[in-house]
Amino acid sequence: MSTRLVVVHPDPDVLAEAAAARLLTRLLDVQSVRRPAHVVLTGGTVGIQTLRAAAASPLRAAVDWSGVHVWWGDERFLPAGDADRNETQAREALLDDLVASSGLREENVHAVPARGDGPGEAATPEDAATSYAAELAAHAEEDGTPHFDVLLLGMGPDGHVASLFPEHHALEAPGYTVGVHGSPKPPAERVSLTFAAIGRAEEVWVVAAGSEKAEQAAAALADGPMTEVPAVRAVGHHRTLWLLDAAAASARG
Ligand SMILES: O=C(O)[C@H](O)[C@@H](O)[C@H](O)[C@H](O)COP(=O)(O)O
Repeated sequence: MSTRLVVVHPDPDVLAEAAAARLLTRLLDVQSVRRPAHVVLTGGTVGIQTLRAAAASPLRAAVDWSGVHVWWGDERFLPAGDADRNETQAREALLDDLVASSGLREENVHAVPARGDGPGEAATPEDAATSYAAELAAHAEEDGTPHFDVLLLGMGPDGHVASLFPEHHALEAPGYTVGVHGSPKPPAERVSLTFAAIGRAEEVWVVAAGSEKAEQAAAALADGPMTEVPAVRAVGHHRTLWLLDAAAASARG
């Protein structure tokens, strides 16, 4: 039985700091009982701000980064190194420093293949999704995905999480990854974990800030229709956390 908690912080900066501290502590807790730990990152404003806060936290030195694997819940299907890729922004915010000075292993940073024709790249979002699914399976402890200890998700003002948008065919995609076209949030082409993959995470954390998220956060927490507010399907199999700032929580009954 999955439990759900909602935690409200006063503003986006405190939210990001609190999410970062919670993330680092979660990794410490996991590493007390199990190795390796698998964390799934998100793109978006708060998602990246959380990584920057983790980079600046004294707590980061307590994590054994050599035993951490990093994944992404979604990726914008762009050339390698593009500033808009979630991977690029996560590397700049935290990962490159962890690799350089804290023992995170480059081979344990599992980026979604970039658009291109070079080694490890893909010509289409579907090809990238297929390759990413194979990478997940190669590190699976059970049934096709690693044991995701914590999976972070931002939420858009339309209630999307990862690259799973309202009324989009990807909402019901089979398997664990999906190529996305026609994203209403640029860029149009993306790669995403499916809700089947997201639901395999032990803990799912939805991190959202801003009044523009309030209506859909309230709708998701009221268990609204998934086609209209996909975030309602962002559920971990053990625990789901909604980490909000006061503005994003302002429409809750
Ligand atoms: O690739 C992306 O854009 C993200 O993965 C996306 O799911 C993001 O987390 C939300 O759109 C929230 O983004 P903001 O926090 O910037 O509103």
